[in-house]
Amino acid sequence: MVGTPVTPASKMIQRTPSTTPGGGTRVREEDSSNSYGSAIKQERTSIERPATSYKFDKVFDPSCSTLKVYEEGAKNVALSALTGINTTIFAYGQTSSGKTYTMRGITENAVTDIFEHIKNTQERAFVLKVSALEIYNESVIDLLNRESGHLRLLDDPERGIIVEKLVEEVVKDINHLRHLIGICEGSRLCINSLEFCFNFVMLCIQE
Ligand SMILES: Nc1ncnc2c1ncn2[C@@H]1O[C@H](COP(=O)(O)OP(=O)(O)OP(=O)(O)O)[C@@H](O)[C@H]1O
Repeated sequence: MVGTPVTPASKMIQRTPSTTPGGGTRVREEDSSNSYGSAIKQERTSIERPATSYKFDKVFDPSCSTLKVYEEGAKNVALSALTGINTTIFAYGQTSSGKTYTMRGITENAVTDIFEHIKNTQERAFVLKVSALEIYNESVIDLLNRESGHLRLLDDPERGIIVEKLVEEVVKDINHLRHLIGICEGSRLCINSLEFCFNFVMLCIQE
């Protein structure tokens, strides 16, 4: 059919929306013509999901320093451990989005502030303990004691979920803690799993 004007494909698509079980709209596209004008029918489906909105406490733009992220997003969380509240700081995001970089800065700042607080609170005694583990290929590894192999998760009636035989090292001072973090960095199996090391550094502070 050389010379026959070809109707643009976009004009030949008929969309037939219908609701899917997930709440999205399934669009059935019927292309009643290929580029030669024959009557071959093509059928394609795609899922159009409804727009979802999320609420964030804070959003930092790409030019924001790690210090600012720490000060405004993590400092209070880190320091609340000193008042007996269990806290967690972790990074989640796609590959190369800056999790490791950010967690390094947050850890360094948190460690400095925690020791500063201890120094300025002479009327209380603190015991600082650190453990670090890596979860890699569904195995739990003790980063302060690689020789212990794959550790088991147990359900302790008093403490809840615990990691059996996970080493808890009592921290003497800030340099000792930095030294321990260095050991953890060197022990990890996965070069990209540094964030696990930092994410799971547990600071146990007791009066
Ligand atoms: N705020 C930042 N300023 C400058 N460089 C950064 C910043 N954040 C990340 N980078 C750089 O971007 C690269 C990727 O960052 P990073 O390794 O922290 O990402 P990731 O999310 O931990 O990646 P993966 O998921 O692969 O472990 C690194 O080279 C890091 O130095």
